[in-house]
Order: sequence, then structure tokens, then C-alpha cells
Amino acid sequence: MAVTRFFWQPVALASPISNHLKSFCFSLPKTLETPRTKIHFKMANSAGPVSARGLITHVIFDMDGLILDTEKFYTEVQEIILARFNKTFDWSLKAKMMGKKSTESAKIFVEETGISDSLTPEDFLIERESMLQKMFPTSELMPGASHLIRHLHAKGIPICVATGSHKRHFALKTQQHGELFSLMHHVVLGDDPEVKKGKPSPDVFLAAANRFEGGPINPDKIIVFEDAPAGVQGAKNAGMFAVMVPDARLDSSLYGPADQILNSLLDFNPSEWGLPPFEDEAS
Ligand SMILES: O=P(O)(O)OC[C@H](O)CO
Ligand SMILES: [Mg+2]
Repeated sequence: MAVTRFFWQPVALASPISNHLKSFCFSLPKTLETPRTKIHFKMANSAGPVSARGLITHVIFDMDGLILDTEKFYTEVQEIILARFNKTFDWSLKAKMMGKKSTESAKIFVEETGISDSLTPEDFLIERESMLQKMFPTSELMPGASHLIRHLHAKGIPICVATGSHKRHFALKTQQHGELFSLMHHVVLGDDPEVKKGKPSPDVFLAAANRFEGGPINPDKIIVFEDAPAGVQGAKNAGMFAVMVPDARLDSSLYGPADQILNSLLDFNPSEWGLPPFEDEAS
């Protein structure tokens, strides 16, 4: 299916999206794209998200790298471990690991780096665990996360979390953020029995849609916020809309089938999706 990319300066977003599509129907070469300074919209076809956005009723949030600034901890410990093998950790490998269940990303790590003869996925997980356990309780929020979550909750929009993180890590990461996470209707974890496979499988998102009041909620009424390529693909595999907030170091060729790509959650405009508008400025 042909994919057309439309994008424009964030300052233009105050007007209805349909007007912008009429006014800004052009695309630029990839080399001119600057992901941290522009907002991107990808349209699968002309009858796609523009009309459907008005029907969004439920929101699913990823956690690591989206609500919480925890991806940096994984990066740091993986760099430390690879240095022992005189190897470096790069963002092409990071992109393959992020968002996945720990057992799945551990296998990718040892195989892609060619160290599987020296370090099994199980030993890798044991080695990084003591470092991660010290780091996770210091987790901080990503920009705009608290503002958006509090806004949607205050307006009565059902929200939840769908993460690849397992129960023990979830508890450590959210230690300082219990009140914010209590606003979620539910949380689906990577070690949930219903999540047979991690992202990009749709399992975690379909389980999340099932557990809302009145669920299962029709996937085309749901937006998923994600930072990882596997998460975006998982949301699309579940038939949902995907708003991607990628790290600036992630290559734009890996944005995949995201319906919207934002520099930060601070750039999200709820009105574009038929959600209640903000009444104040994000802090
Ligand atoms: O991004 P999440 O919340 O699905 O978490 C996945 C892993 O725990 C970290 O990449
Ligand atoms: Mg994530």
C-alpha cells in the first residue's frame, strides 16, 4: 500500500487537521526531515486516520521510554556489558531490543553481538539485574507524560498501560510514581499470562483493550502511545492507532507504520483525535 507522508511546522497545528491536509499536500525528501523539530503524520490512505481520529475513546500508554525515562538505564548497562567483550552498543541494536520482553531482548542481545558462545541470554539477564535494580527506583517521568495522563483522566477518558516490563521491574520503576500510575484503569505487564508473545505481537494491546470497562473495546477507537518500533508495529497489528514518540537517536527509517510521530508528548494535541482539548499549558 502506498504511504504518503505529510508534515508541517508544529505552530500550524491549532487549525483542524483536514484544512492542513488541503494546504500542505507535499512531501520532502527523507534527508530534509528533522525528527526533533517537526511533527510528522503518516497516512496509509486518503480515507484513513483523518476521519477515524474523531472516534477515539480509549488510550493505551507504553511505559519504558514513553511515560518513564528508563530506556537510558538499559542502554547504560548494555554498554557496560559489551565493553567487557571489547564491543560497542549502538542504536541499531537498541532499536531491535526496546519494547520487548526481557527474555526476548536478551536473546537478541547475545546473538546480534556475536557473544552467545560466551554469554547465554539467561546469564546476560543475571549480569544486568543488579545494576538495573539500583537504577530503576530513580526513574523520572518523560516530558509531558504527567500532564497528558492527568488531563485524560480528569476528562474521564479510560487510560491504561501496556508494557513489556515484568511485574518486579514495574514495581521498581514506578516506586516514586504510584499516584500517577493509580490513574490508570489497569496495567498489562509483559509477564501477564494473556501476553503469550511480546511486542510486535499484538497480545499486550489486545489484553489491554479487553480489560477496559465494557471491553473488548473496538481497536479503531484506541490510540497507543509508543516509543519503540516493536511497540508501534504491535499496536498496528492489534488494529489500533499508533502515536510514536521516538528517541532522537532512533533512525527515522525505523518509525514504521506509526500514524503520527511526535518529538515529545508535549506536542500531542488531543483535539486532533476527538479527545477533550487541554485547558492549560503543559509544564
Ligand atoms: O517499553 P515498554 O514499557 O514496553 O518496556 C519494554 C522493556 O522493558 C524495555 O525496553
Ligand atoms: Mg517503550
